[in-house]
Amino acid sequence: MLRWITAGESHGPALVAVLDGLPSGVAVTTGDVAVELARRRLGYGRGARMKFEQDVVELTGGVRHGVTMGGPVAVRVGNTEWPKWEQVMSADPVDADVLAELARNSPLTRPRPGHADLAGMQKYDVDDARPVLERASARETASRVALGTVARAFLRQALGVEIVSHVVGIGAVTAPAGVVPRPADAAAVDESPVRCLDAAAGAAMVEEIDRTRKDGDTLGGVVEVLAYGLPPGVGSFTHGDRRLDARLAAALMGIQAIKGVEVGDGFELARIRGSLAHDEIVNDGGVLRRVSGRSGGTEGGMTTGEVLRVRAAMKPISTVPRALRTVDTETGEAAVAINQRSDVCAVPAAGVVAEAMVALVLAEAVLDKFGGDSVAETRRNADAYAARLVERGLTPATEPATERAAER
Ligand SMILES: Cc1cc2nc3c(=O)[nH]c(=O)nc-3n(C[C@H](O)[C@H](O)[C@H](O)COP(=O)(O)O)c2cc1C
Ligand SMILES: C=C(O[C@@H]1CC(C(=O)O)=C[C@@H](OP(=O)(O)O)[C@H]1O)C(=O)O
Repeated sequence: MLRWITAGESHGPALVAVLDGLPSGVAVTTGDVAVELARRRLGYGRGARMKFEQDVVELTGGVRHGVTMGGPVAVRVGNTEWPKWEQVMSADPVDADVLAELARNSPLTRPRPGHADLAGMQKYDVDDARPVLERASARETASRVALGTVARAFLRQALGVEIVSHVVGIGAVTAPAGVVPRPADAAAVDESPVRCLDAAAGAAMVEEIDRTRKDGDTLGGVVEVLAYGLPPGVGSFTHGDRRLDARLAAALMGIQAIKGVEVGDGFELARIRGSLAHDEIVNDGGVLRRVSGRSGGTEGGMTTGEVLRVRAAMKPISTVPRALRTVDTETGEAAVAINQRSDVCAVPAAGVVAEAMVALVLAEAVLDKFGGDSVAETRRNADAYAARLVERGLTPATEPATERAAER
């Protein structure tokens, strides 16, 4: 069983995260995690905070000399801005006179429509939105990306799986259909300021972000995540909560501001006939291949061996500079919502977070299927399964994503 948990607040000293159940022998370093965290901070449209704040990564458990040992992997992502927040966010009581002097500690009583503020104040019995927004904030996604780095190292080393994402829409600007990155395109995607593979669409997205910022407004968009190199049969049809598509959807919907998930052509499939919607199977020289990839690489809650493809739709950032109407919860009077600095658009970053969530779900499902207390054992089990499929004349068309997969 693979499980994970995160803790920590947006302006706390650090985020912490634990990944339990990963086999031994996975090569991963602090540097690998730092690279992924740096990717998450990028993206045109993010606010000032991304420029001055740094993530300070430390692997505090489960890894020795760059290799996992089989115990829980623990990560700490320190926040260089902590000295400014030490009193406001202190775990221990702070003198009321000291707090009263701190502008930063003024109660936040003008909840933002679209953020967790109001429902959180109602639910947790607090008169200040601070304790709500601190944990609701997508700062928490740094800890998920840290764990996702470890999960994707396992997937790569056990099965040769590679995960890549790209932005397919920002506001009403969309990338052309059918432009899909392969693992070799990952660097090109990251070079785009909006993580869009199509240069013209990327430029239009940048313009749309600029226009929106000028208008004092915010944007959402759509990201697509692809996983190459998965064998068929990961996940299961036998129960709803074993279905890989359901698990992916839950993990992606669990990212702050994600409001919709599509597997493959998702909603489009609902609009067309079955003869056009399904991926026909052909025998291509002994390999069972699909002639299209509309299903997104899952059928019956299992991988088909084709490329996995899922999309997540992000709503616009809720801190809207052109402040939205709200009610001051202290006075009951009409007011404008809290509106300090904020991202205009965080869709490129959400793609990196979505990759991490897909990696965690896939690592969990791969371990369900193949088990293994060491990565070598998982690999042996996966190789034996692949060999058996060949023996049975059911060779899948899994695209080799890395040298490891190509070797087989
Ligand atoms: C990477 C990322 C960055 C975000 N940045 C901001 C931000 O700067 N300001 C903001 O109000 N919301 C931001 N959000 C969105 C809020 O976290 C989100 O609206 C809030 O948690 C409520 O979302 P929910 O209704 O999906 O729970 C960001 C989300 C993500 C994924
Ligand atoms: C700090 C991060 O994202 C934050 C997510 C966030 C939110 O409300 O979700 C609001 C912003 O923070 P603040 O309100 O303090 O300006 C973002 O900067 C991060 O991604 O590391």
